[in-house]
Amino acid sequence: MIELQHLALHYALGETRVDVLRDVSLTIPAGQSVAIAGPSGSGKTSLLLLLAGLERPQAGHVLLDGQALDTLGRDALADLRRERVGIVFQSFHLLPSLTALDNVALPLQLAGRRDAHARARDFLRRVGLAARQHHYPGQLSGGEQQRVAIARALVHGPRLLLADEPTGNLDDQTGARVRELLLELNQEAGTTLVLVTHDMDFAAQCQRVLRLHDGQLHEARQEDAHAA
Ligand SMILES: Nc1ncnc2c1ncn2[C@@H]1O[C@H](COP(=O)(O)OP(=O)(O)OP(=O)(O)O)[C@@H](O)[C@H]1O
Repeated sequence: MIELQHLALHYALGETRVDVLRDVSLTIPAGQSVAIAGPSGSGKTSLLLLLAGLERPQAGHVLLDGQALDTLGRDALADLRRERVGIVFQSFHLLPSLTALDNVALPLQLAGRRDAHARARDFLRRVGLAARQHHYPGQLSGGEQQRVAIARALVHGPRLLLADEPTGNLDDQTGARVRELLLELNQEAGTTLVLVTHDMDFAAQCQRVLRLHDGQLHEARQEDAHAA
C-alpha cells in the first residue's frame, strides 16, 4: 500500500519558485493499477520520484507498506528499492558498457541470485528482445532500450512498479505487448502499478486514473472518486 500524506514539493530556481505539489494526500491499495495523467510540466515525473524515495518532499510523508520513507537513510532506501520497487525512468538509465542481458541480470546478481541470467533471458523474451540480448544499449533503438529498462525493472518481481511513459517510444504493436505484460503482472502477481502515461487506451485499462493539475491530484473518473 502507498500512502501520501499532505505532500508538498517545490523547486526553487533563483527568484522563481515552481510549486509542483500542494498538499497532496492519496492512498493506493496494494495490487491496484493506477495511471497518472496531466499536462506537460504538471509534476508527474516528480511524483514518481517521490514515491521511489529519489526525491524528498518539503512537507508531508510517503509511506510504502506503512514505512515512512523520510525515516530511512540512503542505504535503507536503496535496499527497499532493490527488494520491493521496480522503476522505469523516461531516460532509461541503462549501463552502456553492459549488454542488454547483463543490464537486466544485474539487479538479480546484486541480490546473489544464481538464476540471474536465465531469468533475465526470460524477461527479455517477454518484451520481445530475445534476439537482442547480446547487444549493448548503444546498438539498440530507443524503443528497444525502453524494453530492456522494463525487463530490468520487472526481473526481480517487485511488489511496486513505477513507470514513466513505459510505452512512450514504442510503436502500436510493441506498445500493446508491453501494456499486456504490465497488466498481466498486475493481475496475476498482484504487482501494484503506478504509471505516468499519455496513452489513454492504457490509462483506460487501469483500475484508476488520476489527473495531476495545478499541484493537485484528482480522480479522473467519477466512479473512482466514489470508490476512493
Ligand atoms: N530538478 C529540478 N529543478 C527545478 N525544477 C524542476 C526540476 N525537476 C522538475 N522541475 C520542474 O518541475 C515541474 C514538474 O516537472 P515534471 O518533470 O515532474 O513534470 P511532468 O508532468 O513529468 O512533465 P512531462 O509530461 O513534460 O514529462 C516542471 O515545471 C519542471 O520544470
